[in-house]
Amino acid sequence: MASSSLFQPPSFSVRSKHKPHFSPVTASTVPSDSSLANNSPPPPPPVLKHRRLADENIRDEARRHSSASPHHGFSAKYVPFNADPSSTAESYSLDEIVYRSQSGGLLDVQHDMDALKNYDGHYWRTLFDSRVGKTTWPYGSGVWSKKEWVLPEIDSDDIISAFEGNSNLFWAERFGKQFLGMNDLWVKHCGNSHTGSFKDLGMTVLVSQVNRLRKMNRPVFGVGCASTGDTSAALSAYCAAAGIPSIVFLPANRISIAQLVQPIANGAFVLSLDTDFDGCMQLIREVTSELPIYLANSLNSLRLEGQKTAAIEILQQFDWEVPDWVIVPGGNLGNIYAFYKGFHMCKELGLVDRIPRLVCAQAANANPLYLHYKSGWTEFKSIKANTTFASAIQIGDPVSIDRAVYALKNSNGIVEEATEEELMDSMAQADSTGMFICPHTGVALTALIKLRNSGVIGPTDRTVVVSTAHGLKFTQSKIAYHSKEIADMACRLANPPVHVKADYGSVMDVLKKYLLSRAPKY
Ligand SMILES: Cc1ncc(COP(=O)(O)O)c(C=O)c1O
Ligand SMILES: N[C@@H](CCOP(=O)(O)O)C(=O)O
Repeated sequence: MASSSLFQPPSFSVRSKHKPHFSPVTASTVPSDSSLANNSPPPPPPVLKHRRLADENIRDEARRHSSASPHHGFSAKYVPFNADPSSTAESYSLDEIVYRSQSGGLLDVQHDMDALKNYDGHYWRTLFDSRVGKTTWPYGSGVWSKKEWVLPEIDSDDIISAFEGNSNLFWAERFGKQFLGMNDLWVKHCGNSHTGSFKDLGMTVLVSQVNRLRKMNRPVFGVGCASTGDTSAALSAYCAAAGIPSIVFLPANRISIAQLVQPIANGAFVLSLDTDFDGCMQLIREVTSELPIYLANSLNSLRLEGQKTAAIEILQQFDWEVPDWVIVPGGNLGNIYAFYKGFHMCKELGLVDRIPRLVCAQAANANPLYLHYKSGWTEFKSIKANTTFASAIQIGDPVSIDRAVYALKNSNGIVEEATEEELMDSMAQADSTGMFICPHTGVALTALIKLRNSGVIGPTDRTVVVSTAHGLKFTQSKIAYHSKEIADMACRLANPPVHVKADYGSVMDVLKKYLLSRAPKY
């Protein structure tokens, strides 16, 4: 990527250490076997006020509560994805190391829905709401606050969490009003997270399960992934927190510097490979079938159990009202299915009465799903993905293609695409209204703009754009844009710094000119 002499080189700052404070909501809010037995919905969970013992940490405290409360009876297992339940007996414990079904297809985590249905929608809404904003282990996490729907059987003691999730839902007031004539537009900032992307949501689940497997003496020496930069950042951080070796395969010179430094800093074993993401993915699949390395990409359906909580969180943030549209940028295509699954579970378990329409947005330079959609879902063809500023979705052979098609067909969904100029302009436009988004969110915003301009999305439709990574990971592309250094791109919203002589007269001259051009029109 180009850099500019107009801009100062980046500098590093150190964040102060977060000190947790300890407060209510305990493991006793988890349903118990006795309340299941009489099959009547339990009363809303109590929010207990208590103090943690002076010599206890939050894990100890959770341990004390869990040994006092009986097992709740919820469970989950792997089953072949989208298989007819009556025609297959194939299933695997989550404690097995398996990524594919016997026929080579994808797997899915299937929850015991009958057990979950012993509790009504009101119960689940109240339980989830009672856990937000607390530091009780592990429910202070936006993912583990939904533990019964994620990994119900894991011991809280095995969980590796950075209290991820609970990301802000930003009301895009000015962007919506000024550019789209919309008043109910929201951006779910999943990139405001521990490692700066939505991958944390899935990785806390995967690494927690690995932690459990290692305690059970299963042969997992390390955890590996192929990555365009965000999966590797999340994997290396969670593994480092757990003391588990991580191995990452990165396509050389195809990810941002900020993303490259994350696994390096977290102590991962980083292989920079002269291939693209699809080549790295192929290699990690081969390697993990030979060596005791657990596969951390979203081919592993455990990841999606964490990622689906972002959908549940959106409903929760709207006080359990369902938005009309949710727009998600797509690459390897696990996340669009995770959103579908989260929304669908909420409907099936009575928390809401419908699901939103989903839109998957792709870069035109890496658009195999878009082409498939445009062909009327006829035979899928993988492609060679071209370079895109949305580098984390430069993927031509997505592993979760079947999951994505399923999610879109079952949500009356749409697929859109964005050219390089469109995605960069959308990103700059959003930034000019106070956001600082990544190019992938620029892809999603372009989809919104197109669907709004064609009238598919109406002015009062409640719409959520999922922002998948923090803009600070992609400063190189923003600098290139604002320096107008991108070949064949007008960069029409560029806002480069003005170099001025350091004297009073020169500074006054440029300021007066600027202020006149910005004078309010009363
Ligand atoms: C920032 C960012 N946005 C979007 C995506 C797409 O997610 P998925 O691969 O689940 O489609 C990825 C990764 O692929 C990503 O890193
Ligand atoms: N954008 C991803 C690509 C891999 O996706 P995954 O969800 O299958 O791990 C990345 O950041 O590596």
